[in-house]
Amino acid sequence: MIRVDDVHVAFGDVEVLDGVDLTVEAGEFVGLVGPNGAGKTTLLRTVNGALTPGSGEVFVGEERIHDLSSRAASRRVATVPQDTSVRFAFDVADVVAMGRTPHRSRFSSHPDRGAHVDAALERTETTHLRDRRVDTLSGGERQRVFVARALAQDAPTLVLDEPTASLDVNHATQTLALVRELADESRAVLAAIHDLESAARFCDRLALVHDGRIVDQGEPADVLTTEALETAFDARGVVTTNPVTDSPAVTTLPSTTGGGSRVHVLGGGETGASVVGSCWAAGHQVSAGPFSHDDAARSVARTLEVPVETTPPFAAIGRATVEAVSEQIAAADVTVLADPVIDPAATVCELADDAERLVLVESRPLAERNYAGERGRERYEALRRRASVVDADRVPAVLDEKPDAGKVLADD
Ligand SMILES: Nc1ncnc2c1ncn2[C@@H]1O[C@H](COP(=O)(O)OP(=O)(O)OP(=O)(O)O)[C@@H](O)[C@H]1O
Repeated sequence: MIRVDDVHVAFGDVEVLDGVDLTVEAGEFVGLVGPNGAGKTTLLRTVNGALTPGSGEVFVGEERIHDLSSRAASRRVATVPQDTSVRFAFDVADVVAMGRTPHRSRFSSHPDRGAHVDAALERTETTHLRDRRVDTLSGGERQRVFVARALAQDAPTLVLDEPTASLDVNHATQTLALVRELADESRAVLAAIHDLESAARFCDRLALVHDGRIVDQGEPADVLTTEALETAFDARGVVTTNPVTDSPAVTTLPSTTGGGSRVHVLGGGETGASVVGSCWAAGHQVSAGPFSHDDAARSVARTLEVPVETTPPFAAIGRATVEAVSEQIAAADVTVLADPVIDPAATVCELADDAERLVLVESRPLAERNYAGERGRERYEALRRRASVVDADRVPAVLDEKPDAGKVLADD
């Protein structure tokens, strides 16, 4: 078990940890996430005893880590450092055997290359590297060897600083799955992990570090939010749920110089969903609907926390919904009618009629559309004459242009 109580660490005048409290129970895998320079490495180095805090205490099990000799501390905490570069020419098996040093008699001069070392090599899939010189390995191979060394150390507490930073996608997953197993075998595990999705998938809890403080901690889905991306990482993005792992999926977007228009998206389905998503990603202020409950566009709008009007299944669009959408359209700079699949003479067309500036997206030929007789056709074509007709992927750019500059008439 690790317990960090009100820890402060400063380098010179600069306070790098500012009152950190954190507990990791035996059997628990806690991920430290946060932007560069937040203080994650400093916290891990305080937990393993390498750094002494200016104030506050760190307990590992029942003991204060800073009261222990380095040998005794190493029997309790094994570390996988961030920097695994080596300036020595040992064989891999010798490096892993160094993990046994705190358990060896002081008088033994031979490295212990016994069962612990073999098991550690096997679990980290590095047995085939055992006779290679460690300074000839790739960064990823070396990182796995350092995990093996920590494993050979057989300590009840494990501290890892970016254990997957150099690993390919397969080895990163295998390594985190192994760390998860080590926690399940009753170790207390604390790891700094930059890959937020992996951290969320494998850790029991996340602690979000920002400016030397733990600003949030808890279950991954509660800590990883769109708001956390913004406040801690200064990143634009969205957190959804990965349908395969059922854990948070994080999409971050580059900051944008465009955007800023107010846009209402009418017409749902895949096209509406893509227009809602791309306008949002481009930095426009989006509202959307009316969409039915099971519409893909509604689901995207809700994920992005975009205001969306919803109609109940198999029901006509109610009066209150029409009024709400009319208000959104009146407030919008541009209304996008995305691939209307419903009868264009109906309410959606009437709503589009009121738009000051209208953009139409048509992903299917007009001939395949369902018109409500001749009147419907006329009505839709009247809308079309005053609209810009563009491909779905051009909509965000057209919104940045002056009215009419993006007018591209379809050729059908
Ligand atoms: N020995 C040191 N002397 C002076 N400043 C230091 C020292 N070690 C770390 N710092 C500073 O402390 C702050 C926290 O560093 P730390 O390495 O703990 O951050 P981190 O969250 O692990 O970052 P990263 O994600 O980039 O690895 C940084 O501003 C860093 O420059």
